[in-house]
Amino acid sequence: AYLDCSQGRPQTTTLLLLTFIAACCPIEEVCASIVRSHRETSQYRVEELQALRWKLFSREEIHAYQSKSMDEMWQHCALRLTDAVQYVVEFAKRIPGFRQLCQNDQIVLLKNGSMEVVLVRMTRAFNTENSTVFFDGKFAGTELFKALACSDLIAAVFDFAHSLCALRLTEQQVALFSALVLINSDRPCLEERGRVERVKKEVELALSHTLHRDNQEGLMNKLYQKVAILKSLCSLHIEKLRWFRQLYPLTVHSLFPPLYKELFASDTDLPLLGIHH
Ligand SMILES: N#Cc1cc2c(cc1C(F)(C(F)(F)F)C(F)(F)F)CC[C@H]1N(C(=O)[C@H]3CC[C@H](C(=O)O)CC3)CC[C@@]21S(=O)(=O)c1ccc(F)cc1
Repeated sequence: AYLDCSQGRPQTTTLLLLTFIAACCPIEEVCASIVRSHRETSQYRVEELQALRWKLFSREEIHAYQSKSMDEMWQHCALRLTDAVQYVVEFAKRIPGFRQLCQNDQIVLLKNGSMEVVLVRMTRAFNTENSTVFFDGKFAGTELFKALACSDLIAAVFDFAHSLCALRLTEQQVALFSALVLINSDRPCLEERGRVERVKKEVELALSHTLHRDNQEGLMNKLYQKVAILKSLCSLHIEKLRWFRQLYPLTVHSLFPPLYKELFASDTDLPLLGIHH
């Protein structure tokens, strides 16, 4: 009854209650802690990536990557991806409310969202002027990844990077958008969807508060459109990985990192995600 606003004018009690809720975890606090976690758990600081943006691979170095065997290049990128995902796991654990979710839901959110956050983080390491991305210490164009034999997927990854860079997000907006991508209450197999929904609402509020402060409310629905592209990129990744695994089952089985396999190449549970209460 207290929360009943059916008369249109919220009851006095409701206002008191809402004020109390806001006071106990002010939205600025939530913003600041997510932005801090993002900075602390990024592999590279955006300043570092900016400083390196014109350090390109030589023709010989590009040729060396292109001459790798397909399974060698896939294994190389799988290692890079697994490194990046481990930082995202650390980021997730520091999002207010994430660790209070049940173990199953924490794992479901990471299984479905870690790749998406890696792709968002990649855009910080992308140079739109020459379409290159930071990889192994220098900036590389799509041609460097030819040995993967999935040029359509690579092209889609680069297109996504261009489209997200076009929004010219600040590091704070990247941090809050990453948290929103991760805390998605529509993921399949969530056990306590309502609790995830509440954490998501908090993150949404933090992002819209920041966009309002930056006078960029229009970005919110543009960001939600990006979520749809992220979802299709990740399904394309899983599809390509299944195709690769048919060609090189042993490589995936014995040479891909265990965490990579659990996140992207199996439907079993994920004991290795290392989330300890
Ligand atoms: N195995 C892999 C794989 C690995 C990666 C990506 C895509 C794939 C695929 F799967 C795909 F596309 F299917 F997803 C691909 F391409 F290989 F097929 C995109 C994110 C990249 N990435 C980054 O950009 C990091 C993110 C974190 C950031 C930070 O925290 O500061 C530093 C930069 C980590 C893994 C990495 S990568 O560097 O190996 C890479 C590989 C291909 C490519 F065209 C561009 C980059």
